[in-house]
Amino acid sequence: MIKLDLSKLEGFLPQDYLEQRREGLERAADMLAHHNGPGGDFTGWVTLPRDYDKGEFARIKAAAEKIRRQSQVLVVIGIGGSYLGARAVIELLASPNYNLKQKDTPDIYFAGNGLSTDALLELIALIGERDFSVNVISKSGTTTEPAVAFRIFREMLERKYGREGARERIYATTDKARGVLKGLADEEGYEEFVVPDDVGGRYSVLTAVGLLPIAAAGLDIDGLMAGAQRAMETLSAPGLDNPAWQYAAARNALYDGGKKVELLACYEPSFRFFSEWWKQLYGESEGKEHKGLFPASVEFTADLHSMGQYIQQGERLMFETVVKFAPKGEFIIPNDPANVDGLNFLAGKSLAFVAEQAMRGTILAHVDGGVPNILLELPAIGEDTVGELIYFFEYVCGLSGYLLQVNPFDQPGVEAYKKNMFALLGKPGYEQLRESLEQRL
Ligand SMILES: O=P(O)(O)OC[C@H]1O[C@](O)(CO)[C@@H](O)[C@@H]1O
Repeated sequence: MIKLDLSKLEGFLPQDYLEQRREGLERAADMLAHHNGPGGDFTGWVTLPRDYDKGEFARIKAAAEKIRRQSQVLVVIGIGGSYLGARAVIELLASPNYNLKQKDTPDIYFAGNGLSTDALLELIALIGERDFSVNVISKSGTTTEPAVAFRIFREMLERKYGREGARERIYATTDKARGVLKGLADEEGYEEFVVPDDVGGRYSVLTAVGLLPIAAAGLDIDGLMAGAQRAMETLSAPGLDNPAWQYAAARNALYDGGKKVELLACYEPSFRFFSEWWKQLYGESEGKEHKGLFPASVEFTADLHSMGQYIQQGERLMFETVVKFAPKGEFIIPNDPANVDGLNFLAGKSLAFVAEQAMRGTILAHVDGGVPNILLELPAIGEDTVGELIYFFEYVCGLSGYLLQVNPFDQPGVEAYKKNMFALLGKPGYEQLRESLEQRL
């Protein structure tokens, strides 16, 4: 289980900050449990690790198996919550170098998460002549970036395999009833997976949205769900000793005390995309009504040699949440009889020991510099641990949004850029807006 260490908040928060938030936390947990708070229609994720659709889960495994049989490459098309969870888990569990490894599972490339021509052309070249399948993921089915990418890759598949053959290689994950993608999938007869109505994009990694690509990468999705279920059972128990309550209260109190940025730090390079997933989760959930912690991330120790300066001595507007995993293996630093580099004081010690001291030293340095620190300690990276961490962050996010008195399950602010983009692209219905925007540009 995740071990939460709040000892390095001492001196930064009033003694009774947790007690002060007891009622708010009770209300928040109650709203999550009964799905009756703001955005309650989108809290299906709360019990998802137990109540997920077992029939679809079996179909996900079968589809992953078929993808592995048929294709050397899987192109996963999606953006935001329809992309980040799968990438986060694949990189964390199977490595950011997954595609470079010798394996009997397909290379996995992510597309439709931007509008870069260069990236698209590079991806097409990387696929080359290899057999590929596509998993297009969009809850709304109308998001521009994945829709454009899907048009391109669908056309490529149809050219290569014919319309029938393409049908055998396209997997559509979308709403069960609505949207353009749903219509297209029905019409073409693609295999379909559902983003449940009551699960928003950024909370959807443990649905087919994340699970199909994760399973295609050969990872154990049963283990992932088991870890999440364990977290669900532990965190649903109300009380101030609940680590999710404690973490949510601490970040809320730090925010109220003037810390406006939460910096998620980890010593594992494979955690990079997990941080990206976390940033969307918290950014879209809390950042509204001119409120909310700004979620940022750093990779240590690398970023101690770039962002470390700012963290130590820049504006005092942040606190850190450090995620620490136990190492999976061991590496012992060798002895050098000549000791030319003067490093023999480390000989015989493990690299993990060095990393541990770097972390301990950094936490104290940052605390001394005015950056409160929260430590989350986890066992070695594995499906079970990652499932647990996903659920932990989701649950804390729900509690935090309610403590902040916002709806943690909507994202109205994202529409502003979309409207402008549609107008500038000449989408029918946006003529007037287009005129006024063009005048300002
Ligand atoms: O799955 P969809 O509907 O394409 O949405 C993708 C992403 O776009 C947003 O709706 C807005 O950026 C996110 O919340 C979501 O994760």
